[in-house]
This record gives sequence, C-alpha cells and structure tokens, in this order.
Amino acid sequence: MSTDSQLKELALHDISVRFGGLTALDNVSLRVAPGRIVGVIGPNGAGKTTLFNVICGFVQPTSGSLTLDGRPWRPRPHHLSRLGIARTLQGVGQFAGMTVLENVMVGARHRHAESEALAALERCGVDRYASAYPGALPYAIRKRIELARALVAKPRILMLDEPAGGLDADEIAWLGALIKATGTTVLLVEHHMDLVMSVCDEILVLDFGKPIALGSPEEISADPKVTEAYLGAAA
Ligand SMILES: Nc1ncnc2c1ncn2[C@@H]1O[C@H](COP(=O)(O)OP(=O)(O)OP(=O)(O)O)[C@@H](O)[C@H]1O
Repeated sequence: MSTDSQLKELALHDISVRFGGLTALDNVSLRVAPGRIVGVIGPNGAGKTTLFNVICGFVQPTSGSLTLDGRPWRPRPHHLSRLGIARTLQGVGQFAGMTVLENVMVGARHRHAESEALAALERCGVDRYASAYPGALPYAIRKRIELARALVAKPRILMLDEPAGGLDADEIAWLGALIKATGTTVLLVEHHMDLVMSVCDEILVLDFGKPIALGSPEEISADPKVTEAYLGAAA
C-alpha cells in the first residue's frame, strides 16, 4: 500500500487543445489529489481521451499548463513510468509474440521483474495464464492482463482508459473492487456509469471539450447540466 508521501498530485490548469478548427478541450482545470479516484466522463467526442493524451504527453496543449506536485510539468511519454504514472489502453494492445508473463514484465521497473509480474497477474486473478500467448485468450482475460501490466510497477498515478469496455457485469464488479483496493491515485475515463459512480471520489464531466460539472458522484448525478449533455447526445 502506498503512503501519502509517495503519491503525487497532478493538476491541469486551463488546458485547451485545438485540432485545426475543432476545440477538443476548452479551458479544462482539474486537480487529482493524492489517493483520490477521479473520474472523467462525457458523451462521445467530449475530449476524455484527449485529456489523457495531454497528461501522457502524446498531445501538446494549445494553451494552459500542468503541474506535478505543484511544480510546472511538461509530460513526455517516455518519462511517465519513471514518474510512477501508468496507463492502460482502451483496447488490449499486448505483444502477440510474447507470453502473458513477458508482456507484464515489460511494465516492471525492478530487478525482480518476473516475481513482480507474477504477483501482479495473481492480484488480477490471471496468473494461471502466465505462459500462454495473449492472442488466444478471451477479451476479459486480456483486459485483466492489461491491468496487471499497469499495476506491476506499483504506479503512484494509475490512468485507466475505459477499463470496463466489453466486460460483463461480474467482471465490472471485480474491476470496481480492484480499483478501490489499489490504494493509489486513479484517473478513470469510463462510459460505464455504475462503475464510475461506485468507485470515484470526484467526477469531471466534459461536453464538447468544456468542463460542465465537477463534484462528488451524488452532485454529478443530481446536476441537470449533466443529464442534458447525455440526453442531448442520445437524441
Ligand atoms: N488527433 C486528432 N486530430 C483531430 N481531431 C481529433 C484528434 N483527436 C481527437 N480529435 C477530435 O477531438 C474531439 C475529442 O475527441 P476525444 O477522442 O478526446 O473524445 P472522447 O471523449 O474520448 O470520445 P469517446 O468517448 O468516443 O472515446 C473529437 O471531436 C475528435 O474527433
């Protein structure tokens, strides 16, 4: 279990991202305090993945800034693991030519990579697949392997990009329990509302790149702007 002093505070300050004429993020500010589970939700195209990509350094903001532990920070993808930031991908992009264990060892940072990878697989309930090749395994198992790969380095900030996508109710319940048990800071982009509402301490709602609400699950579910954004998207 991480202690507070090991955790990092990540903050976005007035971040905007424009792709040509399209504003994908419009003055978004967010503080992800140590140990908190923060959700980012919004209809399709709201800017959730773009926000993740800004934090990972894949997309440069057009304006605004980021800080890590209060210091100005310019994210770079190859520095993330050194900083203790791990991210899962929307899909299950594992290396087909490597075993499950080898795939998870890619995420490890220490000398004891193999035992740490096995422990992460065990934590995710998939250690029995260690010597299998991921391509042959069911999707839900591969999602768990993806989580093990993110958890193996014991990240201080865990970024989960639609971890519930394609999972059934039992798998989602398991995932919710795992997220709560990590004891680390989590940033969660997810469409599955029950999961978001049950695990998050705080939720940011984006709509067409604009932050329209930020608050506890109770505040967000009672906010008419949020209902309107989702109904508008469904109409
Ligand atoms: N590299 C890019 N170039 C141009 N437009 C982009 C790029 N990346 C994202 N966009 C656009 O920015 C907007 C926000 O996209 P983004 O993928 O961040 O939304 P999202 O909330 O993650 O959507 P979804 O829920 O469907 O994954 C969309 O209109 C998208 O088409």
